[in-house]
Amino acid sequence: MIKGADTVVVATKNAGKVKEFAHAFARMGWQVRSMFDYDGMPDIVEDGLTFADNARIKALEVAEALGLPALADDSGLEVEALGGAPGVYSARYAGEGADDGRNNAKLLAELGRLGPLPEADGPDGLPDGVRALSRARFVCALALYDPADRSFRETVGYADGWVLDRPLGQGGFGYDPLFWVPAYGLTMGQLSTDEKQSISHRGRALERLLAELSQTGLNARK
Ligand SMILES: O=P(O)(O)OP(=O)(O)OP(=O)(O)OC[C@H]1O[C@@H](n2cnc3c(O)ncnc32)[C@H](O)[C@@H]1O
Ligand SMILES: [Mg+2]
Repeated sequence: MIKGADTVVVATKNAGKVKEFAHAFARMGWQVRSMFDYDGMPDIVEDGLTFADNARIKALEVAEALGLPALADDSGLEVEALGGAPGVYSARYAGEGADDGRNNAKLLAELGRLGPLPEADGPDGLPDGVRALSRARFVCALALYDPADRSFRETVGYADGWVLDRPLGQGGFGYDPLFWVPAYGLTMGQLSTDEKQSISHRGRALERLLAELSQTGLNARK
């Protein structure tokens, strides 16, 4: 993030995100540290109304606790047939402390009530017997906060796809096995980390952030 620096602090406790950021920054020779690597991290209440609000909350609290710039990611799945749910509640869709399995089960239950889309309205190329339940998109808001000059840098990335009626693949995390990516004809759970990065909401938001930083450097905008 900073010229000459080789460590990026990511304000997250999600091991799946840490893996993806570590993979992305390794290309530049940068190491990633997360909230797992420090003692005394704040207990963050993500009570923002938008992904961007929550990303700013996480970046600010961790950066201030450490006295270092911190990058935060707030992300989630917006499902068309559910009016944009689970959205900012994606991590706790099935209740506070819910794991990926319970959140995925809840998503299938909610969409199951509506039934599958007519085949003609879904994406092409689904495996035999698999049906799409709704269009959906992943959203990722990134916020990088530098406590030295109290500046925020922010970007957003999106990935469009479909929710399927069953999980396929074991890769990634969260809702990945249920999320069909038309460009690959596979779910995000079936993609390698590199492939996911190339089309994911997180990969796109990060690409934008890095492009901006390479133009202006970290401290250019206040
Ligand atoms: O807040 P931190 O500590 O970063 O970790 P978190 O898991 O709570 O992260 P969020 O608050 O941003 O909630 C995002 C949820 O949205 C889902 N999600 C986000 N990005 C995803 C991805 O790339 N693939 C699958 N699911 C994703 C997943 O369920 C996450 O738990
Ligand atoms: Mg969270």
